[in-house]
Amino acid sequence: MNATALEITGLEKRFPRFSLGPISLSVPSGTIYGLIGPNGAGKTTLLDQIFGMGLPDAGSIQVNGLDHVRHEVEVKQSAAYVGPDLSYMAWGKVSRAIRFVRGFHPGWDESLATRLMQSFGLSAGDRIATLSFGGRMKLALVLAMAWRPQFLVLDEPTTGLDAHSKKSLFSELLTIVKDESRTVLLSSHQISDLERFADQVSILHQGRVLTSGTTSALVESHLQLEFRSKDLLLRGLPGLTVQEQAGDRWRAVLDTHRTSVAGLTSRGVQDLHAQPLSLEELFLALTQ
Ligand SMILES: Nc1ncnc2c1ncn2[C@@H]1O[C@H](COP(=O)(O)OP(=O)(O)OP(=O)(O)O)[C@@H](O)[C@H]1O
Repeated sequence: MNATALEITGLEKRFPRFSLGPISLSVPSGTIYGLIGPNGAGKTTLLDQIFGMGLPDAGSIQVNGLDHVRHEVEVKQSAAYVGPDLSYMAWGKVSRAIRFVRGFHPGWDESLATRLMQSFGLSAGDRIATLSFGGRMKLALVLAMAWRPQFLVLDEPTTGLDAHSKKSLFSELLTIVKDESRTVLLSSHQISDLERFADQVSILHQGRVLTSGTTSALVESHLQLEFRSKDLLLRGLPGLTVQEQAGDRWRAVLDTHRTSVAGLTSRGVQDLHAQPLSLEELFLALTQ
C-alpha cells in the first residue's frame, strides 16, 4: 500500500482568464481530505486534472504512486470520480444504469449497491428523467462507490442532498476510510460537514492553496483577535490576516504557527481579546 494516495507537485493550469497553481498537496491514504474554496477558486479544475481532463501546463500528479498520464489506465481502474455533470437520462431506469456500469467493474459489490440505494432512498425502478438533482447525485454516488474504488473523488457531492442523505453519505465515507488503503477526496461548500468529517483540508483561493493541514490542527492554530494598536506595520506581520481596521481598532485572524500572541503583544498591542474560530469562520476570514 502507498502511504500517499495523491501527490500533486507544482501543478499549474492556465486558462485565458484564470490560472491554477502552482499547487502542491499531499493526500494521505486512508483519509477523508476536503477541498474548500469560494466559487471559481479552482477546485473543479484541480480535480479535473487528476482525471486527465486537459493536460497540466506544469507539474505532476501521482495517484497511489502512479503518474496520472503515463499510468492513466491503472489510475482510472482504481479511482472513481463524481463530477457536477449528472446526466444519465439515456439509461431510462436506475436499474439499467446500474446494469450498464457494473459490467465495467469486476469488483462491483451488489450488496453494497443495494445498501447504498436503500440508505439514499433510491429504487431500481425509478425513472432517471423524473429524478430530482439530488436523486441523480445519489445515483452517481452509488455508481461510483459500489465497485469499492481505492480512490474516490467527489466534486460537491452534497449538492442537492437532504440532511438524511448527507448523513448516510458521510457515514459511508467514514466506513470506506476504515480501510487504510482507501481514500476520499472531496470538494464542498458545506464547511461544517468537512469540519466534522474530513481528516485534512486545503483552503483554495484564486487558484492557490492558502493553507492546508489536519482539520483540527488548522482550527486550533488560528485565533480570532480584536485589539488596539496604532502600528500600521502590523499589516505585514506574518500570519496576521486583517479583517477590519478603523483608527486604532483592529479585527484580525492570527495563524499562531507564524506569529504567536506573545509576539503580537511584544509589538505593543493593547486590549487584546482572542477567541477560537470554527473552520467556516477561518475560511471566511482568509478568503474575504
Ligand atoms: N475550460 C475552461 N476554459 C476557460 N476557463 C475555465 C475552464 N474551466 C474552468 N475555467 C475557469 O477556471 C476558474 C475556476 O473554475 P472552477 O470550476 O475550477 O472553480 P470551482 O472552485 O470549482 O468553483 P465552484 O465552487 O463555483 O464550483 C473559473 O474562473 C472558470 O471560469
